[in-house]
Amino acid sequence: MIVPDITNHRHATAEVFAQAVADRIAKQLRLGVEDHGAASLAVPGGTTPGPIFDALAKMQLCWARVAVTLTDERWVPVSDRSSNEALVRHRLLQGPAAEAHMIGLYDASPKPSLGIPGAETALRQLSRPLDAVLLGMGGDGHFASLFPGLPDLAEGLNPESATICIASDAPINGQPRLSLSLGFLLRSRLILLAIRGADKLAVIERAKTAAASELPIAAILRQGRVPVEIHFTEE
Ligand SMILES: O=C1O[C@H](COP(=O)(O)O)[C@@H](O)[C@H](O)[C@H]1O
Repeated sequence: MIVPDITNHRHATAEVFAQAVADRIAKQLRLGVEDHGAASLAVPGGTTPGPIFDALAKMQLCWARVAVTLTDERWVPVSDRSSNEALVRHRLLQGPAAEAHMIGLYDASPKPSLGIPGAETALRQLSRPLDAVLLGMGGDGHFASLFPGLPDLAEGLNPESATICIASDAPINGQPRLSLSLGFLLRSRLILLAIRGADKLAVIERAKTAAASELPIAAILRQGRVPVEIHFTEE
């Protein structure tokens, strides 16, 4: 069995955590532009990434050669405060990073399953593999919008699947969702898992032995293809 390359990075404060993750992403993007002339990044929504985006947006790099997409989207208009794309546009695509190219997942389709063709067409603009994937994690072990109990969770967590997007037309945690699949996320050079709070660290520990159907993050910890950096702060 391939032992996954997982490194743990504990940070003393929320500020140090945000800066460290932003620095790591910036390093990866610079490498991508230097090596391939372009770089691509997938980022989450939720409550964790905002300060990371604030720090990353200030960094000097060739943002015009960087494409930013989402690991998942709540199926609401970008004008909605719960939109992940809105979070990225308001907190990351600012300052120097305003030059980056945003590839959103949401379109005007009435439900996410009907939005899959448009999202997959948009995602083809990305330079592949992704240079960096930033993931958050919910207290239930979900990442992106791959939640326990999701009808298509097995397909979404199948690393061999060619499926790119997984839709949940039924609301999960408040909204219908569109998520990138594990198979798509593993076509990347680095995964950064950014988690805050001791409760989430306990979920990571449980996920080392739990089934991915119970704690989807287990699928990230068990894959052996992409290096994973777990960045953690208690705050
Ligand atoms: O709903 C979502 O939740 C996860 C985790 O969010 P956090 O607030 O606990 O960091 C997030 O990664 C995902 O993108 C988002 O849609």
